[in-house]
Amino acid sequence: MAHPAVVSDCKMAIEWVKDSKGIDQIVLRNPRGASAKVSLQGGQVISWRNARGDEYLFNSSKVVKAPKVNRGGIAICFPQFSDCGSLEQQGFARNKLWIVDEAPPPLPAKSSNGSSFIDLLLKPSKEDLKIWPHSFELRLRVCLGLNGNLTLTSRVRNITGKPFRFSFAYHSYLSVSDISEVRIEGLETMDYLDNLCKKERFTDQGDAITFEAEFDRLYLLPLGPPNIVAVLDHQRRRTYVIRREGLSDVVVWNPWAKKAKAMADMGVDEYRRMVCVDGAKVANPITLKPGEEWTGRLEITVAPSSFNSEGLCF
Ligand SMILES: O=P(O)(O)OC[C@H]1O[C@@H](O)[C@H](O)[C@@H](O)[C@@H]1O
Repeated sequence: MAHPAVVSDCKMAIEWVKDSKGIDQIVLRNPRGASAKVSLQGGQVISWRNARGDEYLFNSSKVVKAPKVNRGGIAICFPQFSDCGSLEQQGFARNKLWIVDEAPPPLPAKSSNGSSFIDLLLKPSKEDLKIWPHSFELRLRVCLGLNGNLTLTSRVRNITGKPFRFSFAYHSYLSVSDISEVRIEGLETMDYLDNLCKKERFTDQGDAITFEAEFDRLYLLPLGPPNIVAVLDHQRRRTYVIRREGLSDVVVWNPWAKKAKAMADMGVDEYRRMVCVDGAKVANPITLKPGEEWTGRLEITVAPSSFNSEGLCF
């Protein structure tokens, strides 16, 4: 069933389904057979597949009870990132039920051109306002492009009479063949805060990031082009190319064996099949005056692993 809020190319299909907990999910498809699935629970992108049906996002096999969302996909962290504040871990947005945005304010054409997309909206409930007393509108457009690329555009608007401050992240669990086979390029020589060393600041000296132990860093990047990070998975012949706008930080995380074992929602050895690379705005949170709006955009494309990331001009 097509929803009135969805404007899509006639060759592209949009389908509504329900998950095992009865929560609505929206499946976006492009004419070549790629798909993306978005849940109203948390506004979370829970699946993103190419035309052959290969899944690009990791999802844990351990299912958790609503309103908590399953570990995996791409979750929206708002208004707090991780444990950097007094709110619940990663903020409350990812554990709330969103609605479809029937009439979103217009976005530039590049946010939807030739694509299939859905607009979601989160407004604070009375309970949310008790723990975070700021009225906001958080809009999310999830867009599946003709080439199968996935673009997430978030907008936060201050609709109170006072300024407020928030952090934001797209907590993105990418599916990989084996974490030991993964290389991340585009963060060389950048400064980072190491969450495993009390958020101490270091400068990356290495060539590219590889993994052989727990990894939890917040990379601080200058805002502005090229804003590209590449995640290379040689074994699976796949390169994720991540582009960001308005998101100056990149979080790279893998819990490794010991921490993963202590997580109730992570299957045995599943840490090997994921890496989180989050486009984020955390180190310098955003302050919005009354009536102001902030936009953060994340685009992920997937290229064959023979792809030479040098061509990306980091
Ligand atoms: O378990 P969550 O809330 O999904 O977060 C997992 C991890 O997410 C990462 O982005 C953080 O840097 C980590 O510190 C955190 O542990």
